[in-house]
Amino acid sequence: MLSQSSMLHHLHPPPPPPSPPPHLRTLHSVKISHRSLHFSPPSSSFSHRSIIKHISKFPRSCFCYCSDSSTSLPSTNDEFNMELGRLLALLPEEMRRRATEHPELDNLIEVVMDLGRKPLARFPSGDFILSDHPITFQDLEHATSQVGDFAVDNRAGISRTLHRISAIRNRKGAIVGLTCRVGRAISGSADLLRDLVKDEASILLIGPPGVGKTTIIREIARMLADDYRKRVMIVDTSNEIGGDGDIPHAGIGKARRMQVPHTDMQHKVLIEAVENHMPQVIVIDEIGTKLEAMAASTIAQRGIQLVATAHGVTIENLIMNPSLEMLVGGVQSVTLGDEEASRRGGQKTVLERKGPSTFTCAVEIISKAELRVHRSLEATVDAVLSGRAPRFEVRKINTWGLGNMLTIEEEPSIDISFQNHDEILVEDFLEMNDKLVNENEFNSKVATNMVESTYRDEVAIHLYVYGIPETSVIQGIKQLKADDTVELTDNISEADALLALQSKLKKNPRIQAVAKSHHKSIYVTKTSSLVQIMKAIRALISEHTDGSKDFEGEDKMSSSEKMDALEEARLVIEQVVIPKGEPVELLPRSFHITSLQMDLAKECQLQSERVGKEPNARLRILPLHIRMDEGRSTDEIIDTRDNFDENGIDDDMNNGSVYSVDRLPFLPD
Ligand SMILES: Nc1ncnc2c1ncn2[C@@H]1O[C@H](COP(=O)(O)OP(=O)(O)OP(=O)(O)O)[C@@H](O)[C@H]1O
Repeated sequence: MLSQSSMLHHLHPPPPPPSPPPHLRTLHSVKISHRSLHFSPPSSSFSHRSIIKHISKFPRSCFCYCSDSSTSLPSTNDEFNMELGRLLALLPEEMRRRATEHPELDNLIEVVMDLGRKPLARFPSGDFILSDHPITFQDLEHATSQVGDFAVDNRAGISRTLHRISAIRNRKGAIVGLTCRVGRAISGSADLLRDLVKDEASILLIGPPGVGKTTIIREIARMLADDYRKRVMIVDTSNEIGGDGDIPHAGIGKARRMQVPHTDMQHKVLIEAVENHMPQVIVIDEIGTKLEAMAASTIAQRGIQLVATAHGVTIENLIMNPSLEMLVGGVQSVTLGDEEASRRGGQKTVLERKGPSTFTCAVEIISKAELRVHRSLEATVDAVLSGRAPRFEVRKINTWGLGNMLTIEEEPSIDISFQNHDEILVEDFLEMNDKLVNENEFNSKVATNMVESTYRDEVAIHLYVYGIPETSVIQGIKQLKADDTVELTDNISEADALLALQSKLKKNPRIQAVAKSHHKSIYVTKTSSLVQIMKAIRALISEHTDGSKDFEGEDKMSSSEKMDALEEARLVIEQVVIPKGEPVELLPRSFHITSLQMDLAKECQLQSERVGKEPNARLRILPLHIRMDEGRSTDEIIDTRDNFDENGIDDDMNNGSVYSVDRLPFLPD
């Protein structure tokens, strides 16, 4: 960070001294002079809000930094409040007042101003209307006159701040909308990744827009330059990492920054950075095109530590993105030999990673407080391509906030164990979970859990995910706009339902047992594809909404019916079909239940078919030597497994409605 005294800059001509507002006048320690604003009030009575409110009214030329080292606040807060004031200065008076009065002002994310519409402030808790008067051309002009030039990417900044102003234009090029993003340098925001950064790993950060990628990457650049004394070069495509203006923001520490004249030239600047400035580390925000991915890969081959971001939710998204797949090593389709194909159940082609990945590890940013760390990106890609769940660590912070000290905790043991290690027992996991809550009531984790459970009361369904990357499920929930209806939980005992990968679940009788004893509904998918996950979530919501009144009772009933049906099938298979080689028809059951019985037969390498019509539809299990339709007219056969698509959906049924997702067959031990 720059020293505070060096940050005091005087601008000419000096503005008339603004008179402090009454609430600041009462604080004897606030000193306002022609050239600078000094404040050193006692921390207990200090109000950031009142300072920001006042500062945002100052003429632009009056901005300065507090040079009084005796200030009782951390300098980062003072600096941030000054910078936030400069963003709020873009707004008309009424909007500014409403924004500064908002209780979450410190966490303001963006201000949105669209011509003819009411302006909005975006906070973590949601949108807030800043004025009842629609935005006019004058409002937009007032704002744009105070920012730098808009580049071809329609982004501009405010000099020496980290804010990003993005414009929306009409067909003639006039600005008709603005998104004013608040940028912050948050010290400690990359501490969860310090070990990787220190180990000189090349890191790819993936996350959806606004999740905090730039904030983390900026702090990584500072950490590498200041704490680990590396020669760091930032290729700053939209001046978002180092801020607007030619002198970079203090938030990047000693890291150097190269501006990019045109977004199309990012890849050229990347190569130039390596050839001209001898960097040990290159930091780059938003790799988005094939050319940029190629440049990044060239740099990695030259042994330079690379830290970069890309849009996406999961690594799977990058694998599927033809422009960016190179970052993860590329994907190729390989044709198998006959022997290998039959070993893999007849599959003729498989997808494989083409070569080494550009990055050593990857981090999926789930939220500002939670990261998924894939220590070996290559292992993750290999796992995804072969349909296995990848290994990752979940890293969370307990509390977060602007410039506050962050309490950081790693809890790989819990999440890793449950997502990836079948050998860790469900009971162990439940015990661990309970222990965490009981262990220490002063532990901030308890506070986090309490907050979580407050939220939980508001959502309808709590879902426990097993064997499927949670990030994909979160993406599915988001795409279905079901954030308010479905929430993931780490605690199986408080879940309403389980969503699991079939292959994983079948290998884990313990989790089946736990689910059974807790009377949980289980939704099973055959792969982790988004399509299947979304089908499962739809089915979950549909069933839960329809049956929520008597959910528990119904569930218990259907659970015992399932058990009976499966027990019946098991006895028939063990005592008649296999030893005597005779086909047997089971009792009439619902479509759902016969699906479970079918699965059981399949587990025993036996074929089965549905016969009869509702309400007499039933399953017929065949011994090995009898073909499926032998001895009966085809009309009699209602459906067989072959009539189902790869999701287990009955092609003829309800256009794949709630039955599109297999329910768990409770296999006998
Ligand atoms: N740890 C944090 N605590 C509080 N606010 C944060 C934190 N991290 C980021 N923010 C705020 O969230 C907003 C979005 O952050 P940022 O610009 O880093 O996201 P991003 O993922 O890079 O977004 P985009 O992809 O749109 O560029 C900003 O207002 C930023 O100041």
